[in-house]
Amino acid sequence: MPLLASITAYALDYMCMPTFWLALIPAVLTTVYIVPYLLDPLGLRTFPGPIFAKFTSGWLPWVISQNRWSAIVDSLHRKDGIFVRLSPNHISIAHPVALPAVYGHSSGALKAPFYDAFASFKTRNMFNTLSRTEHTRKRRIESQIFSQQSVRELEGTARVHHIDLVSQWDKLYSYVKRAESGAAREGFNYWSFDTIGDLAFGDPFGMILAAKDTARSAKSVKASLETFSTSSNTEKLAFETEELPVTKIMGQRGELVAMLGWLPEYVRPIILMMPGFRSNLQAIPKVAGLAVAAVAKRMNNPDARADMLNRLLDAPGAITVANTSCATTYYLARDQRVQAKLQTELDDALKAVDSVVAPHGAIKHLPYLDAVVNEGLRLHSPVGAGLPRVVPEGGMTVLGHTFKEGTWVSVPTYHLHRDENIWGENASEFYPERWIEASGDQKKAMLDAFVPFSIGPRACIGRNLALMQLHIVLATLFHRFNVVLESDDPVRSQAYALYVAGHAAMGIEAVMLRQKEF
Ligand code: HEM
Repeated sequence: MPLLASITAYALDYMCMPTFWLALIPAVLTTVYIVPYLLDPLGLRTFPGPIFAKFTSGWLPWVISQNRWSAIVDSLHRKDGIFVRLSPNHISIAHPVALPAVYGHSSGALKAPFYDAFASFKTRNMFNTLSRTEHTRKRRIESQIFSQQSVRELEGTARVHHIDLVSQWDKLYSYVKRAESGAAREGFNYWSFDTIGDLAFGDPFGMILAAKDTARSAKSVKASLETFSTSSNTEKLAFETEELPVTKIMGQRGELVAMLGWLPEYVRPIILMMPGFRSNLQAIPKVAGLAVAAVAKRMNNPDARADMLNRLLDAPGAITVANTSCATTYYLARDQRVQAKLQTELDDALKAVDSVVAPHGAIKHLPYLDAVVNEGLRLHSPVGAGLPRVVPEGGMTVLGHTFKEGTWVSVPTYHLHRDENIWGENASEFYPERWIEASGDQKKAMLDAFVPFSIGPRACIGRNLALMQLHIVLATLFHRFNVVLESDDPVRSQAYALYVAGHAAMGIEAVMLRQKEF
């Protein structure tokens, strides 16, 4: 007994010395990082990749925090080939044949826990649920809403926001002559959010007309949800709301969750307590508050349109459509030849149409407009990063490599969309003609690698709506306006090209509007 007591006393004394704690650091690092690397339970050690990525899942979030996710993964594939290790358990596979294997209907791979970071509530939505059963149930209900037929019927609702957008651009042209910094980009955001707000909740946020990034959000999501559960059907819902800069907040939230998703669950709360992230953390419930306030407003209005889209509380739709329209406008501004060619096609198709907004029926099959939309989605896919899936029981074999159950795999859209082997030497150029000139095998190879909406059971359900919106907004605006870059300076153009490569916000503030001569 005295021996045990003296050992304990000695150990306690030793633990009080700084040398003990210093000695502990390598021991912890070895246990947490080196041992799993050496044991290599998933058999990934031979795959190339950045050294830190092989040891820690913190490397990818760090890259994302620098806003260089897609561009870095692209450059790694260019250097190391088809397979690149992005974290201890995650392999990126840059080849079109991996698409059906990873995302296809018969793949068996489920969404990775990366999507947990997108869940604002305990109940998951169609986008962030990992469960196949829950997803199939939700998707079956909602696929009806997004069918080609239903989307056609929404054109009238969406039209009013196109008119608002045009009237704002008209104002920009006549009063300001030059768009103020950011005005054109914000215009796309406001238009897209107003349209989705109207389609989803029967009420636009009113951002285009206010020319302001603003919407009402429930101040406390918890308190407002309690109001929902305690109110009778006939009672008006009332709770405190506040004005919020919603597009800014959505941007912050997107960046944060994309970064957190790659980290183990236990690390996320620690990161969120760090000073640089605390303000982003506050953004998460605010987005939920926005949806809550919009639904309450809708429920308080018994005359609201009887649509079903209010199920899509967390749809990632508005921001993606705004990004793509904005990016395509930038490319068209940069290349006046392409813009003029598009305008010739539009002028011809719309000459007998007496409407400010291009009717979808008149423009949906225009070959050059189609090619422009595709080219915008190719070069600036709003979802360009590889979406992670977990290899199911029994493993997965891609191009001769078998991955064990539990490995995370993804296919980087950004890289596939710029691969010279598929798109030719001018892969990084905005060249809509490629969609018209390619034939036979070449066209098939392009279509096999073109996945802006992903494929398989988790592919974008809003694809038809997004394509309709993109066609209408581009046809309407380019039939009415010429858009040019403020500066032809090659150094500045280069800077914008880099922005695109980094998937950062576009440098669209450099666009100014000149009204087209009719
Ligand atoms: C240019 C516009 C758009 C692009 C490029 C796009 C792209 C995508 C992609 C790549 C996915 C797969 C995400 C993943 O696997 O993690 C997705 C899913 C989804 N998108 Fe879109 N999207 C667009 C517009 C829209 C719109 C307008 C809506 C609805 C209003 C929408 C609603 C959804 C939903 C609900 C999902 C989840 C589907 C599921 O898991 O079954 N998207 N989108």
